Amino acid sequence: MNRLEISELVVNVPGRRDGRPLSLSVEPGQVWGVLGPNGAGKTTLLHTLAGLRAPRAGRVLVDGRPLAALSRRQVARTLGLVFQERHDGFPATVRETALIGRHPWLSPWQMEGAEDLRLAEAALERLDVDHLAERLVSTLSGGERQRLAIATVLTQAPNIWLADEPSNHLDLHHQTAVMALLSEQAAQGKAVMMCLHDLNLAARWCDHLLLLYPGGEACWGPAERMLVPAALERLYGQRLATAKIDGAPVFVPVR
Ligand SMILES: Nc1ncnc2c1ncn2[C@@H]1O[C@H](COP(=O)(O)OP(=O)(O)OP(=O)(O)O)[C@@H](O)[C@H]1O
Repeated sequence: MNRLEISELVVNVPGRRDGRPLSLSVEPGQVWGVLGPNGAGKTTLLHTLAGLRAPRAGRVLVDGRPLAALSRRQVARTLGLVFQERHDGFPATVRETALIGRHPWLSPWQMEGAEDLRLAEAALERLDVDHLAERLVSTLSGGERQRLAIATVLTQAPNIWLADEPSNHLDLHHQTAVMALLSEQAAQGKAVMMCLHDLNLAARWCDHLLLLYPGGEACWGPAERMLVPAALERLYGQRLATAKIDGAPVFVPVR
C-alpha cells in the first residue's frame, strides 16, 4: 500500500506566478481526477509528481518519504505512469512492450520468466490488445497504442497510478473499460490520480477532484463538493447545463 502526499507543492509552470500551493493526499483506494482548461498545468503537475520535473516549492512524498529519497528502482516499482508523449525507440512488438512493465522487478541481466509473461498476457487481454501481441507497436492505431500503454502499466503492477488523459484516443466502450479498470485498481488498494478533459468521466469515476485554474488558483476535495456547476463554468469559461443520470451528474456545454 502506498499513499502519495503532496505538501505545499508549487508546480513550475513556465511564466506563471506561484498560485496556491497544493497540499493533498492520494490515499490507497482513492481515484483523483485533475481537471482544468488547456495550459492549466495538469501535465506539468503529473510530471512533477513522477519526479520528472522539479517543483518550485514543496514536496512529493510516498508513504511519508520524499520521492527524491527513493531509489530509481523503488520509484519504478511504486509509480505507474501513463503519459501522453510516446516515442518508438526501437522496433518492438506489443508483447515485448508490455513486458517492459516487468523490468523494475527484474535484476539487470535477468530475463523475463513465465510469471512475467503470464502477467503481460493477462494485461494485454484485459486491455483488449492480446490479438495484437505479435504486431509492431509502430503499426498500431492511436487507441490501440493507448490501450497498450495502460496494459504495460498494468503489467508493472504499481501501487500508485499517474495517468495523463487515460481516455485519450479511446472509443466509448474502451473509455468505460479503462475507467472501470482504474476504479478496480483503487478498489484493490492502489492510489490513482489522472488528468481528464471529460467532465462526465470525472463525475462518474472519480471520488476526489483537483481543479486547476489557469492563473495558478486551485481547489480540491471530495468530488461531490467540487462538481458545482458555477465553479466548473468558471474553470472552463463555458456555460453548462446539468442533469443527473444513474445517480451521477452530467454536464453538457451550452451555447
Ligand atoms: N518547456 C516549456 N517551456 C515553456 N512553456 C512550457 C513548457 N512546458 C509547459 N509549458 C507551458 O506550461 C503551461 C502548462 O502546460 P501543461 O502541459 O502542464 O498544461 P495542461 O493543463 O496539461 O494542458 P492541456 O490540457 O493542453 O494538455 C502551458 O501554458 C505550456 O505552454
